[in-house]
Amino acid sequence: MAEVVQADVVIVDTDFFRIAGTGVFEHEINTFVGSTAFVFDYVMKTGKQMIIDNPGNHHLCIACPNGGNCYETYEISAPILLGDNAIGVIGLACLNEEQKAHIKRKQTTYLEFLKQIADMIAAKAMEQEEKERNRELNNILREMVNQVNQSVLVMGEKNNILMANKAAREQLHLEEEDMTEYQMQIEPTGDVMNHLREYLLTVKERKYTVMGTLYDMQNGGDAASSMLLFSDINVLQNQLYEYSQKARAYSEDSIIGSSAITRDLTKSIKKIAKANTTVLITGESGTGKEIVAKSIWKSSDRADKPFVVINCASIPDATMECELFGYVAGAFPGADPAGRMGEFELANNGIVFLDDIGDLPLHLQGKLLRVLQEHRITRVGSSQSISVNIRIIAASNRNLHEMMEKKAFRSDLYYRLNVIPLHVAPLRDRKEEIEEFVMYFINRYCRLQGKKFNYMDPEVMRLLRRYDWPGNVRELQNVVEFMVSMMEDDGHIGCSNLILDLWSISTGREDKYMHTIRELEEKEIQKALWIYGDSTEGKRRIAQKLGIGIATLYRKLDAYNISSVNPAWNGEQENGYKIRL
Ligand SMILES: Nc1ncnc2c1ncn2[C@@H]1O[C@H](COP(=O)(O)OP(=O)(O)OP(=O)(O)O)[C@@H](O)[C@H]1O
Repeated sequence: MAEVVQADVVIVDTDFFRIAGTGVFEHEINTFVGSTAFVFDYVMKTGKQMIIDNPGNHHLCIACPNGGNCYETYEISAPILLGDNAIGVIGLACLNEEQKAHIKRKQTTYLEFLKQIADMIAAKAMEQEEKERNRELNNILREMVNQVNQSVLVMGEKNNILMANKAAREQLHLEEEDMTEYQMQIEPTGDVMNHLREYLLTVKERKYTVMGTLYDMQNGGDAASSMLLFSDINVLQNQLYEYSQKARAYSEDSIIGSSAITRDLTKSIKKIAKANTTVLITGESGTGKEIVAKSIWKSSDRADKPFVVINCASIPDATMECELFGYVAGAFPGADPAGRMGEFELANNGIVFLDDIGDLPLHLQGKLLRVLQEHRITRVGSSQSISVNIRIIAASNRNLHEMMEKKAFRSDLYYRLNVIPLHVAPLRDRKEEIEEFVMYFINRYCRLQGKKFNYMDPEVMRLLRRYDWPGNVRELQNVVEFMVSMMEDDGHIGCSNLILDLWSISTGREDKYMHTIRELEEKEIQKALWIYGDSTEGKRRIAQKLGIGIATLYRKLDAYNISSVNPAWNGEQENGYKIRL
């Protein structure tokens, strides 16, 4: 520029450091010139161009130490403006009369020229600032991306990896050092589920199925062409499974019962748990088939993997295929546009418990058979089949043999399921377990309802044992839940706490368990003594509880020859059970 204009050029920044200079100013680059830069200061503050015809004698030069003795003969300067702010000043300085005459002659042209150069510098500065800001943003972004759990891949135009965060590197087994040399192929499989698209990633001849979102970054500048946010399909399946399990209701999972039948069953469970084969559990409704299936899962090698329960009787035929196999976005009109993962996929690597398998529609029986044979499923609306690693445990309270004869159940599926048959006996065939169950459920419901159990009339247990329990353990559980709900604060359970139905069924036909009023009275007094004690205060409370006066109570104690608490009440009674926690 200096050569073109035949004068020296100088540039200062806002701190009055000379950042560029030619001729005599060249040796003073990067030095502070604030003590003599009065004109530049003025230009910087006003944002206006300035022509100084008489340097040293101009009124701006009065305070300058070189005032009256300036070596410059002529000077024009222009602000370098970034928006409204001056970020520096550029000036042309003449050092002799010849230069002065030359510049003066084309003053307007040089002023315009200076302005354009100032604009150019400003544009460059802006660009630089932008780049620095971008670099900073990039660093922050990189830092953030490394912190997130989701995998992030940034790809270049030639499918080269520009960046992969820690999660992505771990998932795709990439080394950080040489990662950028890898080529990555990203192919959509066409399936969209749970708002995510499925992709097949190929890197270093390894293939990964992932679900995620691919963003086009063509306009993002630099070399980045796309960014993929993804999760490995197995990780996603686990997350969705965990999520769906949170909503599942409370369920007890240890097997109670010490009868020979149940002991044999638990032995068989231990034996077959580790095998990877299909199990078919038969037994009446409410006998505990689901608890058996859970117990197999807990003792199996898949204990830390999903256990997904599908009740074939409770899912409508029309939606069952979608429930089991999932569906992709756009699979059918009216479907959730996000698509949804099915239970078989959620259970991947774990166990699927197909309860009430007899209710599985025929067309799905064929598809289930395929899952068992090929270990592959096809999502509804998808054109690809995907591999799943699941163990199936099925259960039925229906007679599958009869169903096969009537062609309502496929025999090939039956034999495929029935590799290990287990039978859960009805409660009436293991009545010796009733007391155990009663105590177990009393404990459970007292805990749940925040109550304290104290005592149960022996008659109650006798009735429970005599009943046939068509609804099996589930029915018994409900009866006990009701008894605990009806229990008063004194923690006493009597026949009045029983569900009426049970009471009438058990007592309607016999009078074997009838008592005389006298017997009942004596028993109630014995019981009350045991509950409240035989102190004076205890007796006062007994009289109150039995609804008699204290004198009457003493008279009756005398009549029945009862003087204190009978320790025998703590054990089994002659005709029934005494239960205490
Ligand atoms: N041996 C057992 N130990 C503890 N609880 C049990 C036992 N058997 C059954 N139960 C309880 O009884 C209830 C019914 O059991 P479960 O649901 O396993 O029966 P099921 O045979 O699968 O019934 P369905 O055929 O109607 O599905 C459950 O709440 C379960 O916790």
